[in-house]
Amino acid sequence: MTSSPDFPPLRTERLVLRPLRLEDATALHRLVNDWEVAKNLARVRYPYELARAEEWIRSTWAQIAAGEAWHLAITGEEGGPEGQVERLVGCVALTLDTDRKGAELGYWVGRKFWGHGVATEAAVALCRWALETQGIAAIRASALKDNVRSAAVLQRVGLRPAGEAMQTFLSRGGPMPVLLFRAEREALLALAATEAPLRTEKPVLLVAAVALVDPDGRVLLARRPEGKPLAGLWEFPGGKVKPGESPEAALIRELKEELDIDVSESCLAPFTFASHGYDAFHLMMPLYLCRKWGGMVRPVEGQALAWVKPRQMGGYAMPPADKPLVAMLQDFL
Ligand SMILES: Nc1nc2c([nH]c(=O)n2[C@@H]2O[C@H](COP(=O)(O)OP(=O)(O)OP(=O)(O)O)[C@@H](O)[C@H]2O)c(=O)[nH]1
Repeated sequence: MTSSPDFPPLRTERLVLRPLRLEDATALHRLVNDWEVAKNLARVRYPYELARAEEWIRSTWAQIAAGEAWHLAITGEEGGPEGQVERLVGCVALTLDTDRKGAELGYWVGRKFWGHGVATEAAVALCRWALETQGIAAIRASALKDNVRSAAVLQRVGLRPAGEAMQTFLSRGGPMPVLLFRAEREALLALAATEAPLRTEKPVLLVAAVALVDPDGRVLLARRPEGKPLAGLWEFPGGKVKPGESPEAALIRELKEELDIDVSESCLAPFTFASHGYDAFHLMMPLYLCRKWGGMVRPVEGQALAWVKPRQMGGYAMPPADKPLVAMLQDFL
């Protein structure tokens, strides 16, 4: 092949993974011809000559075109006097086994880019792409026994220790002890699925709520009025914390507005909290306990109110976020 293959670049938060180009040879040579990098690589000779870089880049094109291996440049953008410029940071690779069922992961990152999670970010992206498009059943990798940094990367990617072996290292001129790592397709996909929701950009909504407890140990529930989301459900009095407001101040304000009672901060005891993902936002709701307030509770906004024994709360339909809170109140009160 005489030119770089047609492979749509894989984009991550900070990086672009794309086929290598002949123009990368100089930067690649500079980054790999560094003993601290080369000593950890099984298939790189040291010293590493510039001519080898070009030859190797061409060989990666043929492998991509044949669907046998994907050696991709890890690139990032750096601000310079002429605006953003692309920088070669390292390489990441997946090589299919001859039966095409499994694949071996490899990578290296230039020394000056260490310590920023580049290898993990790149390896996760390439593995996910391969699992989704190549139908491979397992991914494996190895790391020199004393390469703690690489072992940590592989574990973050989701590979698990799978024994030890001896492997020939061209850079060292002989066999070296390595740790083996491996993960099945299902385990890696399950990991990808649990991580996806964590990375969605849902806003976190801070709501302060309170369990007002009367002398008989009953807790006040208020019914969400018609027209509001989750209308008709019973909930703990409270509301959204406004920007610049403390949760306690928000609660004192809401209790005055909704129930016409006066509460002082010292009577609000932190009890527990709800952390719940709704479709449109993630609710973070501290729940306070309060046994002392001034004035008589009355439904200022026309909402239905009920004083309920914790054991009977099961009979009141409440928002999903409140379920664990009810269980904790039942234990505590
Ligand atoms: N107050 C309160 N809100 C709860 C509880 N459980 C729960 O999921 N929430 C959710 O937290 C959010 C509170 O918002 P809200 O609409 O009551 O707040 P607010 O009184 O400031 O409303 P507003 O915007 O109409 O003035 C709602 O999405 C509500 O569904 C609860 O026990 N008490």
